[in-house]
Amino acid sequence: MSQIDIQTESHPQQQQQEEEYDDEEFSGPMPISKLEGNGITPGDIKKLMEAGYHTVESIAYTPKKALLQVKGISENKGDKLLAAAAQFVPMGFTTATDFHKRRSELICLTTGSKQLDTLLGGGIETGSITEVFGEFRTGKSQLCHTLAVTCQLPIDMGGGEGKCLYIDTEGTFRPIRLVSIARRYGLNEEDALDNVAYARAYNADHQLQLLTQAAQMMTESRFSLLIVDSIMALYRTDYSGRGELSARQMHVAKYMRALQRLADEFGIAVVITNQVVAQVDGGMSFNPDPKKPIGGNILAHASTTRLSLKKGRGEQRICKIYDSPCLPESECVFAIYEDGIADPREEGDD
Ligand SMILES: Nc1ncnc2c1ncn2[C@@H]1O[C@H](COP(=O)(O)OP(=O)(O)OP(=O)(O)O)[C@@H](O)[C@H]1O
Repeated sequence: MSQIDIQTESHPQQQQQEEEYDDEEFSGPMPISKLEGNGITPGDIKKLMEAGYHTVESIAYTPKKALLQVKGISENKGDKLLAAAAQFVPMGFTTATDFHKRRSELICLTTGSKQLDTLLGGGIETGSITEVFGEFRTGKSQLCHTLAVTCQLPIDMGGGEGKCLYIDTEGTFRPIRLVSIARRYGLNEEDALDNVAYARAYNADHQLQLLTQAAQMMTESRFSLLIVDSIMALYRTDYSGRGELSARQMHVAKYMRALQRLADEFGIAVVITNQVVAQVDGGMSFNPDPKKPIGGNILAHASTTRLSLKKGRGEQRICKIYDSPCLPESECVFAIYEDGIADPREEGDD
């Protein structure tokens, strides 16, 4: 697959808009230029784009306070922008039936393991944030590498028919791993690598800036997955000590909001990995699982689904649903192989 041009889910209004844009490379969210007119000038649109707003959805989902921080956007302009965006993006109530229908059409990305997909109710959900945490070598990065390839697959093979954007904060991305995973799925290796946009983040501010670039790239071609591996690593070094905790958490909250906005706006799956620390509980009671993910309540509430990974025998790993809006707290076993994440294979299996 060299060109990706298929959309996952779209709002009803958006579907109407698609006819007008069928000459474009792909039918994704509405370009912000649609808001021009009625007092909103091309200059305003340019300023908004420079600030990272590229779609009508991005305006509709942003609080007015944030829009007013864009240089040149006055209170009056902010109101006009929000009113114009609301004409295109459904922001009101819907019935549970409609919502259920939309959710049943949600695309899930395969993890490479059928058992893990089943545990997750189909795979990694698009339109939301999935956090994967665990100790070192539990397979967090390996899962990310597998998803970077499977997200490109056709929908009937468990893919999202989109590219992957990979933000690496620890320098652990290895493109060579993608080659063997692409081979497993019969994808052209060069195309599979070309379809992964990679950036190394060097500090927490840079990690946030990269999301502005990500928004721009997502308006230009179809992405189905954004990976941040790992989410808290740079915060741990950039904000050290108790005195900086509240500034750190404010930054994390802003970052998570930006991730959720991208998930909402572009219908992509967002996968973040996270580290764990020993849980301090006074040591009085028996605690079978003494490690907890870092990032505090801000990260906990912003992640829709939280998965805990643990080591098993040999290449086997255990994934447990730690928190989910609709999945029970169950677990399954998967394994890490040369060709990515898969169900555990018997010796002698292919
Ligand atoms: N080519 C490969 N074939 C099979 N298994 C591999 C291969 N490369 C890595 N692994 C396995 O993956 C494990 C490392 O997993 P991963 O890099 O995903 O860890 P992690 O959870 O991201 O840890 P960290 O926090 O240290 O980054 C290693 O223990 C190794 O067993």
